[in-house]
Amino acid sequence: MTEEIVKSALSNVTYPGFTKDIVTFGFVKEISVSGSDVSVTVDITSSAPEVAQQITEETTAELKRAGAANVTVNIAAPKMPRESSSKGKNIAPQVKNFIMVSSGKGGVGKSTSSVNLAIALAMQGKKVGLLDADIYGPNVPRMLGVEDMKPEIEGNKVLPIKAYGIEMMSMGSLMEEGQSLIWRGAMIMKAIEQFLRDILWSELDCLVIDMPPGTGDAQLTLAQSVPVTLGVTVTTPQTVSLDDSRRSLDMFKKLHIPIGGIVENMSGFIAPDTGVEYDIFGKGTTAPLAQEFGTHILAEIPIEPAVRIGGDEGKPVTYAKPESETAKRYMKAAEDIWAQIEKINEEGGVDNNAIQPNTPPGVSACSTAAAPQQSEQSSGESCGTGCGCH
Ligand SMILES: Nc1ncnc2c1ncn2[C@@H]1O[C@H](COP(=O)(O)OP(=O)(O)OP(=O)(O)O)[C@@H](O)[C@H]1O
Repeated sequence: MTEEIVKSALSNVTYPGFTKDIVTFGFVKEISVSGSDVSVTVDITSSAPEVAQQITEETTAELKRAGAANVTVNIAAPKMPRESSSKGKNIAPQVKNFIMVSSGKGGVGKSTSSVNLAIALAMQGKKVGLLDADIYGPNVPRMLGVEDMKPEIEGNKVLPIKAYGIEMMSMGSLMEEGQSLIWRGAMIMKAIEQFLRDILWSELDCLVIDMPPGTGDAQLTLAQSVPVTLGVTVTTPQTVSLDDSRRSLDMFKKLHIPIGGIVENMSGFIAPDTGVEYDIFGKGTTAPLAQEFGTHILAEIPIEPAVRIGGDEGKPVTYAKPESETAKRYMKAAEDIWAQIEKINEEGGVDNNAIQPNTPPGVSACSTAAAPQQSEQSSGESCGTGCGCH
């Protein structure tokens, strides 16, 4: 046996849930060969015992097939994520943590960031779901290369689609391509609830939720339906974008959602030929905004053609080009996000009780409640909306 033979045998061991092998991922840390005895150390990112077991079994089998007599596999794995300690209403109890990714306006790279953060978290060993709640422009299926895939139905529930080690569901996967939907507020609220209740998500460490741009019914419904562990805002560096992002951060505050930080996207441009970084929309302009809300910048993501190409071709940059600057920055942001989630759960978790609607079940809140009409009240007539406030 030689180190080369060992490496070649290990390159047949696929990392569970992914298509790449443990050598390509860089997980093989030590190889020692003594005659026909082989010992290897594999440093994995998952804390799940079944992942360690599968890698041990496949590594042993491949090395024996290559001629090793005795095989020792040492697995180094992170500790298990702690249980969520969040309280309040949760209509998707099999999900431990929820990460709401929002932006003040469209086109700033919210879906790109949601996809890459979800994949980065999965590459770091978490069981991750990605909900594309951007019902107006559901781009996530294309970004994951599964735009032609229709989900399987089980009973009256829908199975999420699997790609790049994560589970995903999107309105784009449920309707015909190119179709547009015209949504009323009540329909948006129903859709968000169904995404959480009627999709057969596995037991997930976290669900990353790509929200529609802005602050509206979808955000409020999500926050009332599940305890959102962390909010992430995506912005571009221009002042006009920052103004909108302030609203997004203010929404987190109003909904009692801990602010995890800001992704400053399209922050400078890295020329693909020279690697030189140029300032296009500005760069580093987000820091004062972060400070204002007591948070920090999770990542400055440059404009990189590989990001756009990755999105269009369904090969997210974090997975397809892990050596790129953008991939490294998303990986670092994911580590930061996870450290914050662990800390939040250590300190008692989040609670969405304070933001529950105060109208009786089945009755929608009424915008005229603040100014009830005297005549209606005295005559006992309602405003006709069935709101319960009059
Ligand atoms: N850092 C980047 N470098 C190059 N292209 C990028 C970058 N970030 C995003 N893009 C591209 O910009 C376009 C818009 O990004 P994306 O769809 O993620 O924005 P969004 O905020 O989710 O938009 P919307 O909410 O309107 O759907 C996509 O084509 C995407 O590939």
